[in-house]
Order: sequence, then structure tokens, then C-alpha cells
Amino acid sequence: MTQHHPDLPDEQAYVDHAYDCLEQSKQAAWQLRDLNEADLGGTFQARFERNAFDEALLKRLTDLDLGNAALVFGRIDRHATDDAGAPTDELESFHIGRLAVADPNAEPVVIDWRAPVAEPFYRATGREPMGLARRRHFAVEGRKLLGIEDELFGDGHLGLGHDEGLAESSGGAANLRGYSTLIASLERGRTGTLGDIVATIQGEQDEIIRSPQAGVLVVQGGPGTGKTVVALHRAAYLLYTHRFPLEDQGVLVIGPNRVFLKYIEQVLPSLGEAGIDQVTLADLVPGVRFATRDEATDSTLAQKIKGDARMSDVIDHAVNDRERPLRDDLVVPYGAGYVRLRAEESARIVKQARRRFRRHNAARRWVEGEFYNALADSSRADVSPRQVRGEIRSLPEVREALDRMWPVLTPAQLLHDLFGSMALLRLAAGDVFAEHEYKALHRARSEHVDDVRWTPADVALLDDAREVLGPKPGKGGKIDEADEIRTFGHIVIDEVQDLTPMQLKMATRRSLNGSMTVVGDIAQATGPLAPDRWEDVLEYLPDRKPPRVIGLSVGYRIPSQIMTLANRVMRAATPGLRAPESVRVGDAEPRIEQVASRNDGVVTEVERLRAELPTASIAIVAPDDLCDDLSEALVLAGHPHGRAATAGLDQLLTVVPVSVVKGLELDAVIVVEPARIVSDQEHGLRALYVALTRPTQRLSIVHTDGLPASLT
Ligand SMILES: Nc1ncnc2c1ncn2[C@@H]1O[C@H](COP(=O)(O)OP(=O)(O)OP(=O)(O)O)[C@@H](O)[C@H]1O
Repeated sequence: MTQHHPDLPDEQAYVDHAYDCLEQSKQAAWQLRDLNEADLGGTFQARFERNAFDEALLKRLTDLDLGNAALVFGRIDRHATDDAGAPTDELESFHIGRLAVADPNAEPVVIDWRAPVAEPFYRATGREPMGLARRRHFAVEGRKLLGIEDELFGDGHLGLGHDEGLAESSGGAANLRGYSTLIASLERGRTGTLGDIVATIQGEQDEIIRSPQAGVLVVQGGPGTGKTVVALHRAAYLLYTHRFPLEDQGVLVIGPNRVFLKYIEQVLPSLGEAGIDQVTLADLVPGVRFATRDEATDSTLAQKIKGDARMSDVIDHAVNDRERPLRDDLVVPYGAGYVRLRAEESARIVKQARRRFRRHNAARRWVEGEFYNALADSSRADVSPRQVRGEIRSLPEVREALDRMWPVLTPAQLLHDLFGSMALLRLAAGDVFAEHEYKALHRARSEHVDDVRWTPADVALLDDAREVLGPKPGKGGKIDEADEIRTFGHIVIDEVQDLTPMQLKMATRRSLNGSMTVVGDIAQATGPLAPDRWEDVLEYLPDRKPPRVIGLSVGYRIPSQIMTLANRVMRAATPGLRAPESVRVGDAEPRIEQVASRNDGVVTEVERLRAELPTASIAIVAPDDLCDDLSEALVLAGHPHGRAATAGLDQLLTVVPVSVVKGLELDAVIVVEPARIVSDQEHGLRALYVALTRPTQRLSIVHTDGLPASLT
């Protein structure tokens, strides 16, 4: 990278020109909008078309709001081809940027990074130049061009700038594009939210981003290999490439928790894709309340059972068990006599309803119809089912009989009843789980179903029940489409290794066509049913097409000294998995401090790091139950700080419970009491590995207890 490149003034002029063109197209769009507003009236069709046009216009206007992000970040010069497609000596150049910009004559000024023309910018290598003669990376701050880095291709060049030719055959860390631009971006301080990487996407990442849409794509990679950021860029790429129909079908991004979603929320808008749903699984379950972090949650055994794929069978049984023929005939006074529903007749109705309807609630109307038909038939007088219904439907014994045969149920009602009754649990789960297992599901009944605070492990069960029950019929037995489970044309799941089979099924239920990008790291799996192999995950994802598993091998976040230490823990946690290769050497070794007082030790370490790196983002990552105590100690010592569990990473110093640290990244991290992190939970070593792999610059470990063997 050089600040004295001879082309700097010319390129600066080009960048300025690009911004001018962008400004002009913005103004043109506003003008068009004003024109439309002034021109109200016309036929319905004309108004409809104009509104649709306005929508597109407004969207584009919002997308054009770049903030401080670089509009143009590179350029490629490639050999033009002749009519037969053979390369010529003539060069054509394209500037690559965040979005497409044209001049007033509609000539392209900036090419969208997702366009096919831009592909060689990310993929070309010395060995496979893809027609390029030169690739140029810009270092920019907003509009100002700070430096230029060139890589040359062709005879005598093997992609200058970095020693790419030599390293290419080995793959791995040395095989990088735009090396100094990349390193500069990696060494920048972290802001508490993840940024985009359009300017420095690496070859192995680009292959994932541009990989075809269909089927399930699994991205396996160690911490800091860019899985999250790559998955989000892929979503943006797919939207660009398949705008129609994907924009209407929708793209869904699923993350593990709120802290994480807050951390990633800027990436897609910065790529001009603002309208994508980014959710946790619990967000997909409407109408119930979840326990807060401080409220009681499930035992480890209950979490395992609730995550087990066989829970689907239990829920099916539980619904079946609520579809019950009458024990005795129902006899109701009617007119001068009686009407009667025989118990055998009620059995026939239940049996047929089960056969006819896939989803429980949808059958209620039919059951009611048959119920009153049978009652009317039993009357000696000539009465219609409608008359009978009008007369008797509000009698308690009639309502009771119908609710016994076929109650309308919400998922919450079904599970509330099931978990609150040992008899119902035994009936539904007795064939599926052993007694001590299904007993773990039992909990005291709440007064009312609305009082229940559902747990994280209940989320997927409520959703499974929603699928089996279907929406509640509204007035006149009508089903409201809005109550149906919504599907999406593409689904991204981050930290997928932590989802249980039931949770994976929940995501699969939302897939319109089997197209998914799921990213994760088996070595970081700490969920109740942590998988050891990708097959364990794929079993519950859509299988219309054979899945593809692609690995990422280069670690961008963690400097090699920290990686070396973390890898010792990884090898102890998941022997046999390959550790990523770090892309850079840091300027400090990790520090391990044994202290007499934990709180004092942590405060001292904060002060030491603060003195060394005054503007760095620092996290204190500790076992969950130590966080309050540490936070108080920081207050006493006069260190303002945030709490990740409630506010994300919006302060320079944050206390982060180890249970929510996954996926996050900071400049410096102090890991507190690693031995307790290991002993506190089933996959403790993996949890420690996650904690150790968060910093981009400094790692400190503070402990009073001993250290886990892999750290000594
Ligand atoms: N090509 C790249 N250019 C610049 N920065 C990159 C690149 N790839 C990844 N990074 C940076 O590396 C860091 C780690 O990326 P990311 O969080 O996506 O990794 P991850 O694999 O999801 O990690 P984890 O497993 O810990 O969740 C981020 O700051 C990201 O911006």
C-alpha cells in the first residue's frame, strides 16, 4: 500500500466523480417522486402502478444512504476479448464499489461488488488471473483516497503485493488478496458492531458468497474465519442476483440471541439491503411470554429431552390424546323429547376427522357439523342440524362434549396442559421416552396459561405444536392466513451448531424451497445436544438437494499468539478438528495472572489495558454468576461500563456473561476464572475456547482458582 502512488490524483478525481454521479441520481430520484405526488389522480391502475413505482424509488433512496462507508474500494483492469472470446492486449477497467453508480448518460461509473464483472476482483490469483492484468485496492476514508495497493498479473507477475505465488499451492493464510488493505482493516479498533468486508473479501470466502442458491450450504470454520460476515454478504449477494423472486419470498437471518443480533445488525443495511428479518428463534413464536434470564429455567436433562427430535412424536401423541370419543352417550333434552349422540358415533366422527385433516384445529368445524348432524338425525321430529345447534349449543354439557371430542387449542394450551399433568405426559411420551426422562418435562401448573413463562427450550416445542395444531379458526370457522407459519426463500442460520434437532426442524419448517446457508463451528458447540459431526445437523435440515459443506481455513480476528493458546484448549475440547490458521502476528503475548482477589485483579487488568490501549473496546468475560459482583467492583473502582446481557457492546468496557459471548468480537478480552467456565457446564472446555477467541488484539486471563490443564 502506498500513499505516494503516481495514480493517486487521478483515482481521487474518479472517486469524486463517482460521488457526484451518486448525488445526481439521488436528486433525480427525489424529483421523480415530487413529480408523482403533484400528479395525483388518473385511473386506479395508473395510481396503483405509480404507488408501486414510488415504493421502488423510495427503497432505492434509502439504499443510497451510505453513511461513512466507502463508495468505491477497488478497480480491476482486464484484457478485452475479441469477437471469438480470445483475450486481446487492449485493457478495460472497472471500478468496484458498494453499489452500482451510473453517470447522467447511463454509462457505468461504479460496478456493484455483486455483479459478475466484479468476481475477478475477489477471485483472481497469480495462477488463475481470470483475464486480469491488474487489481487495485483503495484505502479510503469516506471520500478521501489515502493509498493504493496494486497487484499485477500475467507473465513475470504472480500477483504482486503479497507473496501469493509462493504460498498459493499451500492454500491457507498466505493465499490472500489485497494484503495490506486487509491487514489495515483487521487492525482497526472494533466499534462494538460488526462491519462489512466488501473491500477485502478473500477468495475462499467469495466462493461461498457466490455459491448457487439451491439447497443447504454449510460453512464450517474456526473462530474469526468470517463465517458470520460471509453468510450476511451471501444473503446480500443472493438478493442482488435473484432480486425477483427472492425479495418477495423474503430472506430470514436467525441468530442465537439479542446481543448477537445487535452486534450484526449494521452489516446488511451497510450493503444496501435494509429489509431483511434478523431474529432469534423465540421471535418466531408469537403470543407467549418467555422467562427472563433471572427466572427459573429447565434442568439440563429437560433441555436435552426438549431438544430431542422425538419430541415431535410426543407432541403428535399429545394432540391425538386430546381427540377423544365420548365415554357415554350424550343425551340432551330437545323440544318435547331428546336428541342423542351415541358414544360409537362420536368415535366414528373423531376417527374420520383424524383421517381427513392434517392439522387439528382446522377439523373442529367439520367435527361440529357431524356432531349436530348426528344429534338432528337422532330426533324423532323433523329438525335440521342448524335448528338443533341453535337451540342447544350453549348448554354446558354440549360444550363439554365438543371440547372433549375436539378442543380448539393454542400451542401454549396444549403444552401447558401436557407439562402440568403426569397422566397426560405418560400417555403422550410413555412409548417414546423412559419414565425418568419424560418426568423431567413435568412442571407445576400455572393458574392460567397466560401466566406461564416459557423457557428457551420450549420455543421449538411451541412451534412444533403450532404446526400440528394449525391456526385457531376465527369467526365462522375461517382460518386467518396471517396466523400461518411464514416461509422464506432463503434462510441464514448463524451459530447453527448450538441448535437442537427440534430447533433445526423449526428453521426447516420456514424454508420455502430448501435454500439455506448455515454457518457454525463444531468446536464451539455448547448447546444441550452439541453435535460432533455435521451429519448430526444436516439430518434435520431440508434435503431436497444434496447439501454442500465448505470450510474456511483462515482466521482473521485472532493474532497467532492468542490462537496458539486457544488451540490448546480446542484440541482438548474437540480432538481431531483442524484449527484455523491466523492471518497475522499480534504485538503481545496473552497474559495469565493468578491473583489473590478476583475483583481487584480484574480491575488492575482493566487499568493496565486502558493505559496501554486508551481507545480499545474491552470485554470482561466471566462465568454468568460472577458478573454482578465484577460489575460492582468496577463501579467502586470508578470504571463506567456496560452489561452485554442488557445493552450489547455499546460501551468501551463491557461485562459479558460467558453464555452470550459467542459470535462477538472486541479489541481486548479479560477472561475470568477459566476453570469455573470449564466446570460450570457440560461443554465447558468448548465454552472456554469461545471466550478465548473473541479478541483482535489482547487476551488476559485472571484467575484465583487453578487453571484448566490445557492452559497450564
Ligand atoms: N475478508 C475479510 N476482510 C476483512 N475482515 C474480515 C474478513 N473476513 C473476516 N473478517 C473479520 O474477521 C472478524 C471475524 O469475522 P466473523 O465474526 O464473521 O467470524 P466468525 O467465523 O463468525 O467467528 P466466530 O466463530 O467467532 O463467530 C470480523 O471482524 C470480520 O469483519
